[in-house]
Amino acid sequence: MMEDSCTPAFVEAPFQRKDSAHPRTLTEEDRDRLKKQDNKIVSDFKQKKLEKEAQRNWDLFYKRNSTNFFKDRHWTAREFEELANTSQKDTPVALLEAGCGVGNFLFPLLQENPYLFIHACDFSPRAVQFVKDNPQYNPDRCNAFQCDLTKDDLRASVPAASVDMATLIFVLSALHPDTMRTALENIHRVLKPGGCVLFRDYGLYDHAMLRFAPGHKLADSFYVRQDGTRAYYFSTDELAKLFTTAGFSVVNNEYVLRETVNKKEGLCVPRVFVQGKFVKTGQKQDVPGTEQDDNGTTSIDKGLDDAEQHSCST
Ligand SMILES: C[S@@+](CC[C@H](N)C(=O)[O-])C[C@H]1O[C@@H](n2cnc3c(N)ncnc32)[C@H](O)[C@@H]1O
Repeated sequence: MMEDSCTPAFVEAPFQRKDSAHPRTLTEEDRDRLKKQDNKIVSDFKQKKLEKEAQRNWDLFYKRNSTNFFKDRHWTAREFEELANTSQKDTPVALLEAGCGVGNFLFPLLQENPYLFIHACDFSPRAVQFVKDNPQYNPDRCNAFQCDLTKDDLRASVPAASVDMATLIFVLSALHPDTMRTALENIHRVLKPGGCVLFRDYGLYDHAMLRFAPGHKLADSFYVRQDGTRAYYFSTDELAKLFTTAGFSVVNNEYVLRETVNKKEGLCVPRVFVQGKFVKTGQKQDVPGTEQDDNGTTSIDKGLDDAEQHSCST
C-alpha cells in the first residue's frame, strides 16, 4: 500500500471493509464524544461569520504557516494510476488542481509526469502567490490563478471542456456543504466529456472528527477548527449522491483506513479518508434531499492543536 513522505510511519489499519457500510466500529467513548459535541452547536450568527470570512481564514492560515504546513504529496501518482507517467502517453494531459494551496500536490506531480499541464487555483491569494513564487513554477506547464470555486466561473481562466482530469485533494471538505454542488458543477464545465475528478478527503469518523470538543460542531459531519477553517467528514454514500447530482458517474468511491503516528504524544491514531474517481457524464440528477440541514464550537480532553486538526498526511 501507499506510503507517504509526510508521515513517519503508518500501517494499514486492521479494519474490515464492508461495501458502502462504514468500516470503523465506534467505541462507547467515541459515541460519548459525538453526543457531547451535539450539546454545543455553533450559533447561526457565528456560522454566517465563518462563511463570510472563509477566504480570509485560509489566507491567514497561509500567512501564519507560509509553505511549511503541508508536506509535498509524493503519493498521488501511486494512489491514482491516471496521474502516473506512462510511456504510452506522448500527448499533453491537462489537469485542474482545484484548491491547490501552496502546491504540495502539483509540484511533485509536474516533476514526475512531463506530459502534464496543470491549471491550479485556490481562493487564498497568498497561497496562489506562493505557487507562482516557487522556483519550480513554469508558466509553460502551469497556470496558477485565484478563484473561489463556489462563486467564480472557472471558465474565466480555463477553457470550457478542455481539461482531462481534475483533482480535489482535501478541498471539498473545506467548503460549506450547501456550496459543494456548485463547486462540482463549476469543475464539470471545464472537464472534457469523459473527463474525471480524482478525489481524496476526510472520511466520516476520522480521528480528527471524533476529537473535536463541544463548541466546534457546525452541522452533521461539519466542524470548525481553532483557526476558523472548516472541515466536513464524508461518507461514501453522500459523496456518491453529491457527485451524481452534479453530473458525474461513480467509478470508485471507498473508505481508506490508515494509522498515523502522532509524534508529540507518541500515539498511533486511526485515520479515515475517502477516495474516489468520478467521471463527467453530462447528465445532472436532481435527487431530493441532497441539501444538508444547517445546524449551527476546544476539543474534548486536551483537544487537538492546529497541526492535528489539519492533519491529512496520508
Ligand atoms: C487542505 S488544503 C489542500 C491543498 C492542496 N490540494 C494540497 O493537496 O496540498 C485546502 C485548500 O482549499 C482551499 N479552498 C478552500 N475553500 C476554497 C474555495 N471556496 N475555492 C477555492 N479554494 C478553496 C484553501 O485555501 C486551501 O488551500
